[in-house]
Amino acid sequence: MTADTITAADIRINARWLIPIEPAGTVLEHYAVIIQGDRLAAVIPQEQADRSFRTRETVDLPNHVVMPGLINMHGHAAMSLFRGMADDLPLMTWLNDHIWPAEGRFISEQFIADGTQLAMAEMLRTGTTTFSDMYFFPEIAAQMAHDTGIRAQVCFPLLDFPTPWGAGPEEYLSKGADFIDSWKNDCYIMPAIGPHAPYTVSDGPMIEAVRLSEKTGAAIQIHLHETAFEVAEATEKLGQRPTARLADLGLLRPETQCVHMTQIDASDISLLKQTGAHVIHCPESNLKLASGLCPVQELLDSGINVAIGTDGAASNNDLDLFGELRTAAMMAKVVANDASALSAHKALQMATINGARALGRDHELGSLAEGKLADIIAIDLSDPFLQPVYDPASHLVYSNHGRSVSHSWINGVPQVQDGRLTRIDVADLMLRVEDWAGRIRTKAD
Ligand SMILES: CSC[C@H]1O[C@@H](n2cnc3c(O)ncnc32)[C@H](O)[C@@H]1O
Ligand SMILES: [Zn+2]
Repeated sequence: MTADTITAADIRINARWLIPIEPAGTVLEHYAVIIQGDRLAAVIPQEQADRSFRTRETVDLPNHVVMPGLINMHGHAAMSLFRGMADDLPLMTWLNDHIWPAEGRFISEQFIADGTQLAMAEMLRTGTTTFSDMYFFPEIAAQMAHDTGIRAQVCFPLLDFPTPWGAGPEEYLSKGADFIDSWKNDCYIMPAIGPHAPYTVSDGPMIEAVRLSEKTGAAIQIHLHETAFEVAEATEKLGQRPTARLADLGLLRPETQCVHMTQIDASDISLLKQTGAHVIHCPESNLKLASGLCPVQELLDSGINVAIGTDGAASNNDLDLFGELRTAAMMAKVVANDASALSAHKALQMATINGARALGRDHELGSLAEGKLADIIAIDLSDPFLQPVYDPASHLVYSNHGRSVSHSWINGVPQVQDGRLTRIDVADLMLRVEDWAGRIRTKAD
């Protein structure tokens, strides 16, 4: 009998349950996750870890599920400062009469810094370790995410009209190209291109967005088929459904993420399939704005990658991706008229490996396996509202909400410990949030 070689590593996490996401549907018990630097050195049974690793820190999680960090694939982070400001309205009234005027009045570099930090605090506390952002002053959002150590795809905005970040498409594209260049090698930030929607971006800038994506490899994220009005208006004015127009412009590609995708028919599904574009499902925003329903199970059955996002806190009104999964799973069953649609494990895949796939990063994110990046969360199941436990995956989707998240690590760095944020000064943040709320309430800037 030969003695095992003992390897030194940084952190050992002992998990009661471990859901690695891949292989699909797996729940492991009494496993250990070993972190060395920013990567996973091993995911092995605890007895094997005893024989093989010595770590400088051990975290015992005897009532917890450990899984990969969640990936929130669509949002407008700084809109957290507009949470609850304009409710119970349909999309175009909400945008035209409330949100766009407020953005015109309040958006500044400081608004983006404070609003993005508020969003990051909420997302970290509820299990998100990677988020996608599409908003103004992306260089500020990127800096905030980088400084906190949270992974983010940051899409620079592209629209036909002026906003606080630019005078029009030419300026957005030129600042956007510089933005991509500045952040393309960062270990936390994935700079990307954010043409807002088919109804706010004309053909010329859409084509330029595609050229920039081809040149840099940056992803494109766009709101698409959000409402019946959008599809009907485009069909009437342009004689084409929005998906068909974007396909003709070359914008639907494996680097493209189509957000919302309600009101879709067989021709839309076929274009998504042919082009390899991804769908980002935002069920709560779609419900709250009464935008429509995305046929998630049909898309998955067609082989299309579907990830999940919350959208901004002004149309949701929270950034809790576990809550979003619950809504997604419930809604998918009604839409498919099939209670087996979007099972708990499939929903968890949507918030992890499918998000990683949409980012083109599934080789290093979205599941727990040796060599992948150490983006990990733990959920404490010891609360009475999560007892008894027959199937931890069921609890994560159907009974849990994000506040049961007790720990998270991103790149091997602790971000949440025993439910507390380690890298955001919440008390100081709350003072700045209250200051913004005062100004927004009185509409004085
Ligand atoms: C180009 S910056 C982002 C822009 O999008 C607005 N927005 C927020 N939520 C939605 C949504 O659900 N559909 C369309 N546009 C949305 C946001 O207020 C910014 O102006
Ligand atoms: Zn959105």
